[in-house]
Amino acid sequence: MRKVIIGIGGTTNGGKTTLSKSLQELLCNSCVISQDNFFKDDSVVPTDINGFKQYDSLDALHMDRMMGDIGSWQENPEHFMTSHGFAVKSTASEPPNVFVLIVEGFLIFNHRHLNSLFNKKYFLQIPYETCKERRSSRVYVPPDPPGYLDGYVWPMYLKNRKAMEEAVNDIVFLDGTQKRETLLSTVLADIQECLWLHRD
Ligand SMILES: Nc1ncnc2c1ncn2[C@@H]1O[C@H](COP(=O)(O)OP(=O)(O)OP(=O)(O)O)[C@@H](O)[C@H]1O
Ligand SMILES: NC(=O)c1ccc[n+]([C@@H]2O[C@H](CO)[C@@H](O)[C@H]2O)c1
Repeated sequence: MRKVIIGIGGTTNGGKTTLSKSLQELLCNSCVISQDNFFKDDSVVPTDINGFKQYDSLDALHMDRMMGDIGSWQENPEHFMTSHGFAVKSTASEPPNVFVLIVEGFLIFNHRHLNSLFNKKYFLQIPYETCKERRSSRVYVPPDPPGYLDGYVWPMYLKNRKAMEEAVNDIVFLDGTQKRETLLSTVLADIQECLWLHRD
C-alpha cells in the first residue's frame, strides 16, 4: 500500500480550500487536512503593538495537533478516513493500493517537519489587489478588524513567504487568479502523473 502527501499552500484567499476540496472529490481514496481547523482560541492569541491579533503565525496554530492527525493518517489511512467521514473505495478482492492525503493551509511550508513529509508541493499565489478583494467578502471568526490586511496580514504574508523561499525548494507556484477549472485540471494532471511515475 502506498501513501502520498500533497501540500497546497498559498496566499490567504489564494483558493487553497476550493482547489483541495475539488481534488479530494476527484482523487480516489483521498482526504483533506486543513490548517485553518487548528487555530488556537482567540483568548490565547497575542496582540501586536498596533493592536492586531497575531493570527498569521505558526504560534497561533496547534501544529502539534495537526501533526498528530497527519501521523494518524500515516499509521492507518483507512481508519483515519472512515473516522473523519471520508469514503474508502475498495472491494474484498481489491483493497486500495494508494491513499492520498491533501494538506492545505497558508503556513504549511513554514513548518520544518511538515515540509519533510510532502511528495508534492503547490503554492497558489495571488496579487495584493485580488487578495484584498477576496478577503473583504470573507468573514473569519473573529472578523478582520479595519486595516487588518494592510496593517498585519499582508506584511506577515511577505515575511512568511520570504522565510519559506529561503528554506524550501521544489515548490510548484500557481497563478491563483486563473479559473478554478484551469487550476484543477492542471494540478490533477500533475498529481496523476506523480502517482503513475511512482506506481508499484
Ligand atoms: N480560481 C478562483 N477564481 C476566483 N475566485 C476564487 C478562485 N478560487 C477560490 N476563489 C474564491 O476566493 C475565496 C477564497 O477561496 P478559498 O477559501 O478557497 O481560499 P483559501 O486560500 O483557502 O483562503 P484562506 O485564507 O481562508 O485559507 C472564496 O470566495 C472562493 O470562492
Ligand atoms: N480561527 C480562524 O479560522 C481565523 C481567525 C482569525 C483569522 N484567520 C485568518 O485565516 C487566514 C488563514 O486562512 C489567516 O490570514 C488569518 O488571519 C482565521
